[in-house]
Amino acid sequence: MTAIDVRSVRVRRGDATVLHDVSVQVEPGVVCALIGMNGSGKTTLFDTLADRTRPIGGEVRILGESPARARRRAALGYVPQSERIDWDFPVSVREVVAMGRQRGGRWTNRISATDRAAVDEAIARVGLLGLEDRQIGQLSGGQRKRAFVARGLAQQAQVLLLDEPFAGVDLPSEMALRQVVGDAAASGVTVLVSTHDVHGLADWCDAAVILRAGRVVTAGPAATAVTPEYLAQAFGWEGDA
Ligand SMILES: Nc1ncnc2c1ncn2[C@@H]1O[C@H](COP(=O)(O)OP(=O)(O)OP(=O)(O)O)[C@@H](O)[C@H]1O
Repeated sequence: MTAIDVRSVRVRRGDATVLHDVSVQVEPGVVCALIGMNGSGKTTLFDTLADRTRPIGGEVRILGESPARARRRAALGYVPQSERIDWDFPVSVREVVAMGRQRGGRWTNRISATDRAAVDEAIARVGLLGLEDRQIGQLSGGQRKRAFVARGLAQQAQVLLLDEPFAGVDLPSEMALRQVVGDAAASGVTVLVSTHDVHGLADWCDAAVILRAGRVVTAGPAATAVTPEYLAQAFGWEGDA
């Protein structure tokens, strides 16, 4: 079954249509890059997949289900862009990651031994051991991203959506995140990652979707989709990825 199946989707924001007839298919266990300039519609596509925005046309299926159902059963983990997160919120790293164990929208301070083990394992996998009790805002940009990725891991989501996880992060965090993404995919998790950084993309992505002004320029295996010609169409310059 296709993990992410978007067919002819149209989405409006305010008065404007910002996704036009977008179709994207991602198979299970695949790491797919979502590439495009600012304003090309990447976040809107994530919001649509995560049931935060309803399309006005077309169809979206996550593992064969509606986004609402996938969200209810926690099949989908979403790491938003840093700008959308309130870093002053008084929660620790451990509490952020433990949110991944929430089910059905209910929040409880009671956490089972299984939950605790999943939280500890996720924190270890992203390399944040020793920082569990830090307030989330007192981490570096890369560590913050890792904490939110750990939330998705603790959730044991089958589909992970990462919006610009590498933006503004240092090299160790970027490498740690790539490793985590690769490991997750190897265990069958499907990962959709938006990025501006197209250099060396084929080293860590299996597939890519390139958006321009709310339309798909190309989609397919990274080796055939990430070409200088398509990048030139998307960004208006000759890429050399
Ligand atoms: N709430 C809103 N009301 C009206 N227009 C919006 C709204 N949110 C986004 N847009 C518009 O929708 C388009 C797509 O925005 P979106 O945030 O999805 O792009 P993006 O590719 O994620 O960009 P970035 O890389 O800057 O995050 C843009 O033209 C943006 O101005």
